[in-house]
Amino acid sequence: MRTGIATVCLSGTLEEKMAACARAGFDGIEIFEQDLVTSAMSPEEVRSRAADLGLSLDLYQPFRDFDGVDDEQLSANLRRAAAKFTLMGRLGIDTILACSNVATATRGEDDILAAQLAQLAGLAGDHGVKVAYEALAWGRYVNDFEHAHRLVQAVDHPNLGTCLDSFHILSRDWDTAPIENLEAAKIFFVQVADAPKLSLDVLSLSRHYRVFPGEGQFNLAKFMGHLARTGYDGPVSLEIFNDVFRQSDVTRTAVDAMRSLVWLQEQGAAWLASAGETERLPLRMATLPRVPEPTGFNFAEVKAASTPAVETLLGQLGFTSEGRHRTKDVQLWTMGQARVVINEAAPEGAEPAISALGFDVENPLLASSRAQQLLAPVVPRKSQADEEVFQGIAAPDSTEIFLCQGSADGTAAWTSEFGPGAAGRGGRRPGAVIDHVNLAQPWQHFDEAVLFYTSALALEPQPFAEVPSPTGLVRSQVMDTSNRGVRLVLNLAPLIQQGDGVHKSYQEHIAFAVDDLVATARAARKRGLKFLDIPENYYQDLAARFDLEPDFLDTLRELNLLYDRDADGEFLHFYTATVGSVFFEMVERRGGYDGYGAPNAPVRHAVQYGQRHSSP
Ligand SMILES: O=C(O)c1ccc(O)c(O)c1
Ligand SMILES: [Mg+2]
Repeated sequence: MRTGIATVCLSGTLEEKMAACARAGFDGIEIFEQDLVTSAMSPEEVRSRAADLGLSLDLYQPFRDFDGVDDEQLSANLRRAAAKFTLMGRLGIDTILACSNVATATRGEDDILAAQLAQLAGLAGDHGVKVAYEALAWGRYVNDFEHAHRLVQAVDHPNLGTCLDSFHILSRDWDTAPIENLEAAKIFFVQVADAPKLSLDVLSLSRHYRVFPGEGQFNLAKFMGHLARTGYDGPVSLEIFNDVFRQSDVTRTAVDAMRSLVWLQEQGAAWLASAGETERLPLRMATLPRVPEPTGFNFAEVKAASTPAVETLLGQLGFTSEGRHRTKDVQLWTMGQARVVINEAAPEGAEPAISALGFDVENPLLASSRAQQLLAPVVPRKSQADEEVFQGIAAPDSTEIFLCQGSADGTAAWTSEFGPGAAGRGGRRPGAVIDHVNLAQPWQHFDEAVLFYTSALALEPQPFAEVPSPTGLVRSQVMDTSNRGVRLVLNLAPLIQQGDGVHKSYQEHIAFAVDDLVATARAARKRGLKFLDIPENYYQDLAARFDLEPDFLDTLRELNLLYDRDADGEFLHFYTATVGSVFFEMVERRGGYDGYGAPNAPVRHAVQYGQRHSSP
């Protein structure tokens, strides 16, 4: 499949955008008019720059508000078109995108629209270029792809075809199956975009919230399947208008973009296979090594220059020190099946932070190969000849993800590299497991992280939530596996105003599940654990919301426990104080409770905020 991207997706100058697209491996690009108009490069320079970079210039866009106008406006529009067709000759671009009129159209009859488009096609023919007519979802008279295609067929001119853009179809919840009825030879160009489900008018959604495929909620696998079935084999190009991408690092965004097209091809091919398609279709969508979802967390790692504070917290929670690694500056702590590695190889002064996660997978080498084909950066980890070699990749927030060999009994072979007694520990003995890990995502990388964990690690994004905090709503995105062996919660790291400056408050946590939270909390308190102090108002509210036994409520209050209940079960949990940017959570899931105590998140945020602001 020929991959493409519109320059409007990226930040920076046209030169920077072109270089980033080439580096990320795109076949071609769409030149967005604004990028050319504001560029210091002449059209000829753009053309030769693209040739040097090995990028084809596949589309010039957009040409606006041509159709459905009165006669006077039509001549002006044709004059404007002629100028653009001449420019395309200088750029060496053979196709221009004309979007359906959103502003100046006064005449919506199909025969008038077709007659005007016929004139445009004739003029394009004279210049040796083609016009791809696109129905914008908010077009005045033409706003659906089938209508645009009917007009193109009515005109029946070799220089007029349509441009399909997944956004304009899926943002309106239309079925994509009728795409199969389109004539492939009349599809001149295809744009793909994803978007979250927001109740917003389509224009605002389109201009600000489009995201790369896999980062939103559109069914693009199905779109690609139907598209492939038409016989289309031209470029599939990303056209993402997004306020965040347009101010983030261009190189990085281009890689995120390319990852989305690698993933999209696999999804499209998988959709076709599941729909029973056996024919080899012209749109050749590349596949990837298929890997099953991870079965669980193998370990979590906290890195710090000075580790006593973390050791103290773990000890108070009931973890046992399993000694130090034979050759590395790391310690292993376990509680039941939960393993926490404390990595001391941190730069001087580095505060404790979550640095790595290990996922149990069926085949680490295959999983790593898949991740690398999805452009995940590899992280090297030194190991001696007789030590387990970890396959590591870097997540967008630079958390290191290690793909570990899972085992049926929950043990990990690498633990034998630690002090005596560690081997065999941390197996499936009663005690604890890592329930979930909550990672704060920098605002520029949130969508990228969703795609990364979806595509490279087979986690499923759940609908995102917004949690009230003292500094605004915190976007919270659960990503998990179907058996809930791995649960990751991505939170948008809030920006905190402190004094004159704004800085990011990074608080991330590892949560462990135990069978008896009350007993765990009592034992931890005996060992001197400082709990996150929950205000009395919270317990009054709990009593109002749930009809709890007074004794049980007293126990919750006494131990600073939080509580939630839904139709499936109950949830008890507590938090430790924060060291560096890390804190820990202990949870008990009763019955089929599958959530994370979301109603309690605001009180946690508020108490942590209060602590930050009262500490010197
Ligand atoms: O929002 C727009 O104006 C616009 C322009 C060009 C496109 O291809 C498109 O899908 C939208
Ligand atoms: Mg478009």
